[in-house]
Amino acid sequence: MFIHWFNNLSNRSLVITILICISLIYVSYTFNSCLITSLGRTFNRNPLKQFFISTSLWPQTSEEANANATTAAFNNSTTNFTSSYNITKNSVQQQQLLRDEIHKKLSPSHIASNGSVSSSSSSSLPHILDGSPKYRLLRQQGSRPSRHLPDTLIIGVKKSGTRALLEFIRLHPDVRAAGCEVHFFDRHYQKGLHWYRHHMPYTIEGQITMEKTPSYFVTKEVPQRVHHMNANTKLLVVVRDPVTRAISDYTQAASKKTDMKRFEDLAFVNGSYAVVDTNWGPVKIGVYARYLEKWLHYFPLSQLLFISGERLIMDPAYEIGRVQDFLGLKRVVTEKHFYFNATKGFPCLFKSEARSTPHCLGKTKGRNHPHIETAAIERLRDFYRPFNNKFYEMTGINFAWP
Ligand SMILES: Nc1ncnc2c1ncn2[C@@H]1O[C@H](COP(=O)(O)OS(=O)(=O)O)[C@@H](OP(=O)(O)O)[C@H]1O
Repeated sequence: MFIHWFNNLSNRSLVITILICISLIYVSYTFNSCLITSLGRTFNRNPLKQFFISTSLWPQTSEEANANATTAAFNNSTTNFTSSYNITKNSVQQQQLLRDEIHKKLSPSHIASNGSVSSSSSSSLPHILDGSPKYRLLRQQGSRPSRHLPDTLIIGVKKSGTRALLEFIRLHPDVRAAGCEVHFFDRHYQKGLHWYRHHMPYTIEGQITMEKTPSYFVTKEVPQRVHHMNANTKLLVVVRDPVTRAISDYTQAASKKTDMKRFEDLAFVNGSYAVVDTNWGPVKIGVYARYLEKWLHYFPLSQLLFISGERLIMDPAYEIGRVQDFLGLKRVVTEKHFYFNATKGFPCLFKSEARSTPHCLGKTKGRNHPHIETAAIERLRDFYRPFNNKFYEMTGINFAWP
């Protein structure tokens, strides 16, 4: 009797374990690198949470309360706006109007001159931009938002300002981007384009789909794969002085590992500054000309736009202006969207898709770098100089790195 019960129990445990494993495999296949973000979003859209919120049983932060109130207001205004709209007009016009409406929500005109955001502009933008409410009426009229493979990729370069570029350009109402790095062309290529498309955001006609994965620039198979997906893909490349970039790369790695060797010990062979270790990732990635050659086998230079990482910090509006021109977009994102945060030492946003209050990029962007010996820096500068010159020649841009 006991043995029978025990066998049943262990069979049940086995079945449960198998079920958990299958679920985990499914979840990791579906979400992979976007797992955390997706789970967060799923939780936020959880009907149970919505139920608790609507019945005031869920403890809301004041920000959430504000956001929900404004979402409701926005949904109402969208309803009014759309219902008063002549539905016999074609759907392209309707979509343009909807985009204009979203743009109004994101435009900094709601920002007071002291930089504070008026309560009427406080909105749950991710909810508006991602969820079904925004699209409900369009859908009723037979115009369905759908996921598309990206038209534009931010392919790199790692630690050059790729996150800043993505967050800045996605302020544009005609740009929709995957929130996290999808790594399709380097890590998940075998999963196929259907899998990739599933990781893209919903768009309506006229919106650009964008994705950023900085490792694409240096992964040798990627240019051909992107070309195979779509030979017209537009490519954005943020570049930064390769020496500072290497230090930034090292700083990130050191922040995850307690017993990391000094930068100087890793960047050179045999402890002297005579020979640069070109096999060390942070050094190798900075030889931009070498990687660019591979991309130019598949794409004409006119399909690539190079953005200066340094200028993106000093004058973000200028660089974003260039990006909007390159993508054929109206210049909607301007200096009015940015303010300089002296404590952080970087440009920050008055509001964005994710947050309606002034904010900077996260703590992992704009870290303090460790002190590196001047002789090591000088040696690296000498090492990179010919490669930088080649890169200037290839791109037709002098980035003036020291
Ligand atoms: N506005 C703003 N705020 C904060 N940080 C900014 C900004 N603009 C550019 N940067 C620079 O971006 C560097 C990180 O680059 P990436 O976003 O490409 O890094 S990553 O490859 O995605 O990990 C990051 O590098 P570190 O300073 O070394 O942290 C910044 O110098």
